Amino acid sequence: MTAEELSQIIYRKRSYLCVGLDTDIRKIPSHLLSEPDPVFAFNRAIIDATAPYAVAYKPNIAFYEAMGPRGWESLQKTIDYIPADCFTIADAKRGDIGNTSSLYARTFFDPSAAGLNFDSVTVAPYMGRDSVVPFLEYPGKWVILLALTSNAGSADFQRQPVGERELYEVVMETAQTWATPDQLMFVVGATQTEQLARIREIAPDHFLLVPGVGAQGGSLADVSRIGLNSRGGLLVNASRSILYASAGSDFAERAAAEAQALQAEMASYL
Ligand SMILES: O=c1ccn([C@@H]2O[C@H](COP(=O)(O)O)[C@@H](O)[C@H]2O)c(=O)[nH]1
Repeated sequence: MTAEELSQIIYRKRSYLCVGLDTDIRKIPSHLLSEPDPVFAFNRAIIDATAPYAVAYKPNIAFYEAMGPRGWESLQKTIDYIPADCFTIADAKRGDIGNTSSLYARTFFDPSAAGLNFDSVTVAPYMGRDSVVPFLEYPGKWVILLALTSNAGSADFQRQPVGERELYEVVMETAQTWATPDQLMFVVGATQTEQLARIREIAPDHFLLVPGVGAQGGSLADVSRIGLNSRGGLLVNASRSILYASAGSDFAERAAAEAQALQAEMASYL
């Protein structure tokens, strides 16, 4: 999906909501456990319920890998089920020497390899340019680079001074010499709104993937006020607050209500 297409979808749906598919078999409603593939049955119901309000879906790969081959099968079925007008993110946080990164890129971007055809993958920048470039070699696919993450531990390295700047600033500036804003997004936590104005100075045109509203307590109002740009430029993720809004048979209705509330608030900022 191109940046232009993503932007059009954002304005058409009046939403920049990304639904995080962090599907934990231990948390899904018990009546689904008798399904042949409970994780896919849950995801299908969540996607059906939230698709009117969402522009993106983000399966976190850890939740599928933890289930072994069954999890991979659920992931394949889920990614194939997501509507074509939604952007897809493999939240895998990969990155290794170039030779190995090229296999990670094949895994998520080449459907003839592992059966997956994601639009984007999250990548850790720590190993530098040659660990990221293999992901950029797929036309139409995106790298979403970790910049300033939502967790407390982001202070340990990302906020450390490097000369006049902080490490996350160096990451964002340097990565822009590797790729255009049509191939590269940055992860910025919704809990990091104090740094968001600075982030928008460094990367005014890039899309930002912003996890951390909902269960982590980030403010959608603050993120939107500072982070929106002329093409939308935000994908705000919520996972647990939508997926597990109810543990009962009304889980899909409650998920839809949570997603709709976020979308309505987003529409008021666009
Ligand atoms: O900085 C980051 C980067 C990634 N995440 C991921 O986003 C979701 C958030 O889930 P919630 O349930 O909405 O808190 C999850 O997959 C994280 O691994 C993040 O939270 N922060």
